[in-house]
Amino acid sequence: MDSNIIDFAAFPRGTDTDRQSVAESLVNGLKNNGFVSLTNPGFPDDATSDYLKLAIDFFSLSHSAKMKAFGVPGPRPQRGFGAVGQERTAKHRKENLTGHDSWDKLKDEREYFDMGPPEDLEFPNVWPDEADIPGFRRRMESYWNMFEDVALQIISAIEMGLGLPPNALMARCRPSTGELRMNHYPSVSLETLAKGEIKRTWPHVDLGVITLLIQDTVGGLEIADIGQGSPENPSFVAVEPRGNGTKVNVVLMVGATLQRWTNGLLPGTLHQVSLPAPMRQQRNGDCPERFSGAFFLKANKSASVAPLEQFITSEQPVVWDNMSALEFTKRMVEQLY
Ligand SMILES: O=C(O)CCC(=O)C(=O)O
Ligand SMILES: [Fe+2]
Repeated sequence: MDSNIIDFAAFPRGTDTDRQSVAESLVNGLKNNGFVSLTNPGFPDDATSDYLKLAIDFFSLSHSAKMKAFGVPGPRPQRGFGAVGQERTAKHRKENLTGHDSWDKLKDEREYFDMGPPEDLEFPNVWPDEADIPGFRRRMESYWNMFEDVALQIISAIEMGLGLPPNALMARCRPSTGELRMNHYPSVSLETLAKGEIKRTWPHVDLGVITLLIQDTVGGLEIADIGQGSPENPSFVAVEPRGNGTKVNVVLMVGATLQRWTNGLLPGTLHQVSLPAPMRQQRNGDCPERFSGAFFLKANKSASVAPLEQFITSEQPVVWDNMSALEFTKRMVEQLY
C-alpha cells in the first residue's frame, strides 16, 4: 500500500484541472487501497482536536449522567449514548464468528454517542442534561453541520473522479441523514484482548455512504489491505494518526451504501480497532484509553441503495436487494444488538 495521503485543499478552491486531479487521485485511492487519508479536508483549524476534547468531556460524565441520553437499541437510526458492549460490530460480518461458538461472546470494548441531523423529527436526537455538560448540544449541532459540509464536498469529488454527471450521487445524499459519533475505548488489559472475544472494534464495514474518521494520537485503527489476505483472514494495516510527518486530519472510508451504488467498483472499507502498533509485542499491561470521532454520511431516507445504472454491466450484474436507504439502515442496525 502506498502512503495514500491526498491533499484535499485544491478541490473546493482550485482550478478545474486541480479539482479533476484531486478527484481522480481520491477515487484511485479508494479503488486501489480501499480508503484514503486526507490532509486539509476543509475543517476550521483545531476543529477536530476540539471535537475530540468534547468527547473526553462527555465520556468523563458519570454513568447516570450519560444514561440520561441513552439510545434505546432497535431497528432504527442510532441516537444517543451506548454503553460499553452494547453495540456488537462483530455481528455484521459472518467471518468474525470463525473459531468462536457464540455471537454473544464477541464484544466491542467501547462506549459511544451518536447524533443524527439536528432537525430530524422522525428520529430525534437524545441529549444529556444541559447542566451536566453545558453547550454540548449546541456544539454537537454545529459540528454536525461542519462534518456534513466537508462530506458533501467529498461526494462531489467522488462523483467527478468516477466520471459521473454532476448530482448523480449528490441527489441520493441530500438531504442527508448523516450521523456524528464519538467513541471512547476505555483502558483495557492486554490479557483480556488476547483471549480474542473482546476487541476494541471488530472488523466491519460502515453502512453509510462514506465515513470521515478522526482519531487521537493513541493509534489502533487498522484497514484491510485490498489484494492481500482473504475474507476469512484479512491482512490489516495500521492507519496511524499521522502519516509520513504530515498532519492527516481525516481518514476517508467507503461505506456499504457507496459500495452498492457503485456496484462494487468502490469496495466497502473493512476496518477494525486493535492494539496501537508499539504494543503488539507486549503481553502484560494495559492498552491506554482512546478517543475517536466519525461522521457517517448517510443517504436521503427514501433514496435507493441499488447501483447506479452506469455501474451495471453483463459482466457485473446486480447482486444486492433494492430497498430505501432507511430500510437498509433499519435492517443493518437491527443486527447490531
Ligand atoms: O475508532 C475508530 O478508529 C474506528 C471507529 C469505527 O470504526 C466506527 O465507529 O464505526
Ligand atoms: Fe467503523
